[in-house]
Amino acid sequence: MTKIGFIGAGKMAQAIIKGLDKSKFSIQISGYDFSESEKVASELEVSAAKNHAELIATAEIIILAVKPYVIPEILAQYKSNKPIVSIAAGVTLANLTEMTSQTQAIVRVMPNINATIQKATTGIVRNNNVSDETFAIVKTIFTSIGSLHEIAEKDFGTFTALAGSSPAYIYMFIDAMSRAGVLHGMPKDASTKIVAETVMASAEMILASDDNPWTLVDNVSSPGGTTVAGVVSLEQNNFVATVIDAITATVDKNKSMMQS
Ligand SMILES: NC(=O)C1=CN([C@@H]2O[C@H](COP(=O)(O)OP(=O)(O)OC[C@H]3O[C@@H](n4cnc5c(N)ncnc54)[C@H](OP(=O)(O)O)[C@@H]3O)[C@@H](O)[C@H]2O)C=CC1
Ligand SMILES: O=C(O)[C@@H]1CCC=N1
Repeated sequence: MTKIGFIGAGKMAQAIIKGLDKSKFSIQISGYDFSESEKVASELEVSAAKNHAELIATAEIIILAVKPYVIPEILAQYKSNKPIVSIAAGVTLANLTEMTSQTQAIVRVMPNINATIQKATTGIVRNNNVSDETFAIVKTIFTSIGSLHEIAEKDFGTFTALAGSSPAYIYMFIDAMSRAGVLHGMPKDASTKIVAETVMASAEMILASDDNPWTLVDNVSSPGGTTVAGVVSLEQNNFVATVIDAITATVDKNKSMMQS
C-alpha cells in the first residue's frame, strides 16, 4: 500500500482524498493546525500527522496541497529526498528545484475539483530526477481519481485554465442558464438539474463524436428555428470573445503567481 502524505488539507486535498480508494492508499494529512487536521482526518477517514516532519518521515510520496505562496515556507524546512508532488498553480518545476535541490525528484500535477467524484481531469509532468517507478506510482494516484494527461510543462498554464479552473466557469455557465430558467418561471432546483444534465450529455456527445463542436451547433440549429436565435444573441454579446478573455486572464495570472 502506497503511503501518501498531504501537506495542506484544504479544498483540493480533500477532493483528492475523497476520491482515493483507501484500501489501496494509506493517507496521512498535515495542515496548518493539528486539531483542525485531526478533525478533517476523522471526516475523511485518514490519519493526521502531528506536524509536517512526522508526515515526511512516514510518507513515501509527499503531496504539497497548500496555496502557492506557502510552498517556499514548507520547502525551506524540507530536508528529505523523498519525491514531492506539487498541485500548486503557477509554481514551476524550476521554482520547486530552486526551493529544494538539483537532485530532488519533483512531479508537477494540476488536478481539478471533480476529483471529489473521481472525475478529475489532471495534467502531469516530472523532472529528470523522478524514476519511472515513482512516476508510475504518482500516475496511479491520479488516474484513480479521473483522467490523466501527460503534458509539456510549457502548457501547464493553459491546462490550468482549461481544466483546473474551468469547473468554476462551467458552474457559472450552468448557474446562468438555470437563473434564466427561473426568470422564465421554472423552479431553481429543477432548472439547475435540467441544465447540468444537458451540459453533461452535450460534453459526452462531443467526446463521442468525430464532428467538431460547431457542426454539433449547426445540427441543433433548425433553419428559422429557436436555437439560431439564441446563437446569434450569444454572438452579438461576444460570447466566444468573453470566454477566450477569461481563459487568457487565467493563463496570465498563472504566469504571474510566483512573481506576486
Ligand atoms: N481548489 C481547486 O480547485 C484547485 C486547487 N489547486 C491548487 O491546490 C492548492 C490548494 O488550493 P485549495 O485547496 O483550493 O486551497 P485551500 O485554502 O482550501 O487549502 C490550502 C490549505 O493549506 C493550509 N495551510 C496553510 N498554511 C499551511 C502550512 N504552513 N502547512 C500546512 N497547511 C497549510 C490551509 O489552512 P488555513 O485555511 O488554516 O490557512 C488550507 O487548509 C493550491 O496550490 C492551488 O493552486 C489545484 C487545482 C485545483
Ligand atoms: O484558483 C486557483 O488558483 C486554483 C488553481 C486551479 C483551480 N484553483
